[in-house]
Amino acid sequence: MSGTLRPEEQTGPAVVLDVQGVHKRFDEHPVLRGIDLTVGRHEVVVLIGASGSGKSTLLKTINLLEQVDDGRILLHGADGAAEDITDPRADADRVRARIGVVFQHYNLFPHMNVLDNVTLAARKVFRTSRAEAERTGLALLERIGLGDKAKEYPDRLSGGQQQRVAIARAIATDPELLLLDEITSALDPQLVGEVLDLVRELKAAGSTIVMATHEMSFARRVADRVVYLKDGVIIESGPPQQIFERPERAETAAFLQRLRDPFAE
Ligand SMILES: Nc1ncnc2c1ncn2[C@@H]1O[C@H](COP(=O)(O)OP(=O)(O)OP(=O)(O)O)[C@@H](O)[C@H]1O
Repeated sequence: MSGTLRPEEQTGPAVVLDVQGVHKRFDEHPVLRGIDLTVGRHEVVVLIGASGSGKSTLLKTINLLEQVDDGRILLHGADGAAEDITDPRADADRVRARIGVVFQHYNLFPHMNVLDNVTLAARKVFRTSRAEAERTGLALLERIGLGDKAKEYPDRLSGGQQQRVAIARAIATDPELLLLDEITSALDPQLVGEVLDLVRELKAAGSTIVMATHEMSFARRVADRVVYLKDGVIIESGPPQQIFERPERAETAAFLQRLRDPFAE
């Protein structure tokens, strides 16, 4: 688990994640309607779209928190082998160990100090010795500027610090893919920057990330590719310059215009 925040090797398969024709319904209400999305190694893909467009649900299907109704999701390992993680025979715990996830609410374990939160998965899932897990966990906390908080309990940290610890926890086991779901939306505006800076650092270090956000300025700065989702369909996908400056689809332009002027017709 030592490679966190270090640049990944530039070898390995070009594709990490391949979402193919995914459909998801809740109570007969279609929420994802044929999603195709390929994510390359070291790529940062940012999902944007109105509330209820299906961003979180898509991330949850990738993390197997929700089952797909149709379609499949392939995860490509560093050895090039592709696994259909939506196959009912797939081992969900093993799949989740390959994918780091951070949600809107930090979900740190309140009864554990920061270092124990960060090292838990390494110790329990990967059976790393406590000494080694703590060495790596401390180095990671130092790296994100929270080394002095290792023995603190989460409720003694600011929201921004807690969210940075949640990110440290998610990357502590060197996941092949990182899913970030609205990780700044519960934060006071002045705390957003420190979390976004950390995501930029992860990107610079070569992480592969799929994130959902309402922060358009951040999507613009961090994304390799922005994906605009509307009513469970990908309307347009492209580099930030395309999406934000010259969208090809009228629906994308209308969505962005409404964000700029919520009272526009
Ligand atoms: N467990 C569930 N049961 C029933 N409906 C659900 C469930 N989870 C999500 N939905 C519905 O699916 C739709 C998409 O929700 P989702 O959370 O994926 O959207 P979102 O784009 O992430 O929205 P937001 O930006 O507000 O987080 C919504 O209409 C929501 O009410």
